[in-house]
Amino acid sequence: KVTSEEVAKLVEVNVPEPNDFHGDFCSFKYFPRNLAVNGTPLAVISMMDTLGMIQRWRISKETLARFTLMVRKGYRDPPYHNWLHAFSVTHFTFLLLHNLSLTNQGTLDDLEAFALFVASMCHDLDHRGTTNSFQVASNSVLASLYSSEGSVMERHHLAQAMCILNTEDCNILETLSQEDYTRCLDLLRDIILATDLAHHLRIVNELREVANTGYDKKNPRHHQLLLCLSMTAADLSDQTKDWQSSKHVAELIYKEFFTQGDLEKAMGNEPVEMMDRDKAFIPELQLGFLDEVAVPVYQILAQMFSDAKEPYENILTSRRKWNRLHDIYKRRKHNSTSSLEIFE
Ligand SMILES: COc1ccc(Cl)c(-c2nnc3c(C)nc4ccc(C(=O)NCC(C)C)cc4n23)c1
Ligand SMILES: [Mg+2]
Ligand SMILES: [Zn+2]
Repeated sequence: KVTSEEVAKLVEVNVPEPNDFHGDFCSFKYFPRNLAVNGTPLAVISMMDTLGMIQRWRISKETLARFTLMVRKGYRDPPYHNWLHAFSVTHFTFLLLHNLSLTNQGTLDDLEAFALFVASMCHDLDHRGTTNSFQVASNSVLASLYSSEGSVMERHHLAQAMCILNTEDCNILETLSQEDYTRCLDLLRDIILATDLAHHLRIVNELREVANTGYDKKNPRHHQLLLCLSMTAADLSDQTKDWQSSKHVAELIYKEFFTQGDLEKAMGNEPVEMMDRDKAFIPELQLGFLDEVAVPVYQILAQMFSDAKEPYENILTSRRKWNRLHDIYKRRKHNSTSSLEIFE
């Protein structure tokens, strides 16, 4: 599925410095969706090189090139859950590892950081733009495979990642010792399954506890919790960028939600309000998601790491802007035609 020409092009060119892509590439303010999509495979390789992962795990450049191209090809093209989302999540993971120096202080060990980066690339592989509950409601093949264990989509994303690692010349873990290899697969599993928001909501109180008592590098459970928190922070990171960028991404998300709602109506099912283009009041839904899910993630992160203050401050600014939109469009008093009008 990946041609040898594509691989050769990626292997031949020198690995650029992150700043060669953009002066702000290593800053929390950088919006990675602005990078041209054909530059993203090389940017992934540049980030891994900067994090020292290519040397540390003796990854062959050809294998890394083929793996990266296979992962990109493994994404479909729904409005939001596509390769650009995976790339932007991977970029935020790079920022956390690079700017908070999580590995050279022993906060995370090298293998955990490596697994976090690879999981970021793979965490939404083959997403169809529909939710776990939609899989069950529509009796999809994925539901029949995984609904008894829960986290249906996340189990599929993990299975797709394993498929790519088991493909000829794509296994970037092949140079790892048996022990590291086994542990890396376990980490990939835990981290990708942790991207189910339902999982995050189950551990958020434990996360607050660690933030209050202080992170203990000697405590393996703290390492596990930090990997989950970092993954969720990266998954939601579009909301920590400038207002126009964050608002644009919210528009993509609601386009995906409303398409699912339309599908559910066509199936004779009643969609939840968040997915019903005729009922959704987006500013109110966004304020709810920011207050109940997203803002606490970056508040906890900033409490644990003082260098993570910027994303927290940015999402608070975003929340204020959503509040203003809410007041302007109060319950669509302007009998607006579409709930997506707020994006105009
Ligand atoms: C980490 O996993 C995911 C999976 C799917 C999505 Cl779309 C997101 C995500 N990423 N950015 C957003 C924004 C800006 N708004 C959102 C509003 C609601 C929800 C949602 O799923 N509500 C259900 C309730 C059980 C929490 C998700 C939203 N979201 C994250
Ligand atoms: Mg996901
Ligand atoms: Zn995601």
